[in-house]
Amino acid sequence: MTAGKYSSGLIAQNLTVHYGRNTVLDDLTTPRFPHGRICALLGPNGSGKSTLLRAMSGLLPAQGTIALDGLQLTSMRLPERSQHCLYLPQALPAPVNITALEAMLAAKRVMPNKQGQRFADAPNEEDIEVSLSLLEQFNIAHLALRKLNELSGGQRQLIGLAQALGRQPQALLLDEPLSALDLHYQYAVTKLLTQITRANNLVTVMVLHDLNIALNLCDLVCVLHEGRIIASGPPAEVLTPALLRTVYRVAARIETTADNHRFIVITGCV
Ligand SMILES: Nc1ncnc2c1ncn2[C@@H]1O[C@H](COP(=O)(O)OP(=O)(O)OP(=O)(O)O)[C@@H](O)[C@H]1O
Repeated sequence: MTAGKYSSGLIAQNLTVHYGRNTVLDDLTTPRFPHGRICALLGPNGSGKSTLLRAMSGLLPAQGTIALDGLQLTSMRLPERSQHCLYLPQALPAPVNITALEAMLAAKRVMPNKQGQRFADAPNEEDIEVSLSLLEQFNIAHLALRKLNELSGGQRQLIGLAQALGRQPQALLLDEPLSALDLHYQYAVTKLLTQITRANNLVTVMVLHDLNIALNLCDLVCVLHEGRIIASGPPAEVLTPALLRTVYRVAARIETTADNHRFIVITGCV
C-alpha cells in the first residue's frame, strides 16, 4: 500500500472500545496526527487518553480502523505493528537487576529481524553505539552501567524513552512520558522529542497533564472529554478559558509574557 499525500499521518476511525459492558470510546475518529509534529493528547482523568493510545497501538481490542500513511495497522500482528507504531506505557521500566545499557540492547532485540525472527541477533557494536548515543541525548550516558534497580523513577523514565526511540518506530504513542521528571527534564525532554520528531519525520502523540508545556512546546493538541474528542488544533487556538471551564472545570485566564510565552492562570474551580 502506498503512502499517498492525502493519507499521510496516523489516524483512527470509528474506534469503539469496551471494558466489559462499559463502552469507553464509542465510534471515535481522531484528527490525522501528522509526521514531523508533536501532538499533546489532553483531557481530565478517566477521559480515555490511555485507552485511545492503547487501542491505537493494538494492545487493546477495538473495533474500527487505524492507519499510518494509508497502511492499515489493524490487520497486522502486534510485533510487526509495534515496529510501525510504538506505545510507551505510563508504567516506568521495572527496577530489575540489569544495567541501563543492557536494557537498551534488550529493547532493540525484541524487534523482529529481517527474517521476521525475534531475539535472533546478538547485539553488535553498532547497536551499542546507537544505544549509548541515545542515552547521551537524554543526558544520562553516565547511567549506562548502573543497574535499573539502583536508579530513581525519573531516571528509569528517561531510559524508557530512550528505549522507545531506539526501536525506531515511525509513530510514537507516549503515555505521560514526563510524569516522573523534574521541571528541567520535563522541558528538556519535550524539546528533545520535538527535535527528534522533526529530524526523523515521526508522528509523536503524547499524553500530558501539564497544559503549559502543551501550550508552549507542542505543535498541536487534541482534547478528549468523556471519551470524545472535543477540540484539536494549534494549542493557542484550542486551550481557551471556555474549554478549560468545560473540560477541566476550572476558571482560568491565559496570560502572555513580554517575550511571548503563554501561561494558564487558574483562578478557581467551577
Ligand atoms: N482495565 C480497565 N477495566 C475497566 N475499566 C477501565 C480499565 N482501564 C480504564 N478503564 C476505565 O476507562 C475510562 C478511561 O480510562 P483511561 O485510563 O483511558 O483514562 P485516562 O484519560 O488515561 O485517565 P488518566 O488521566 O487518569 O490516566 C475510565 O472510566 C476508567 O475507569
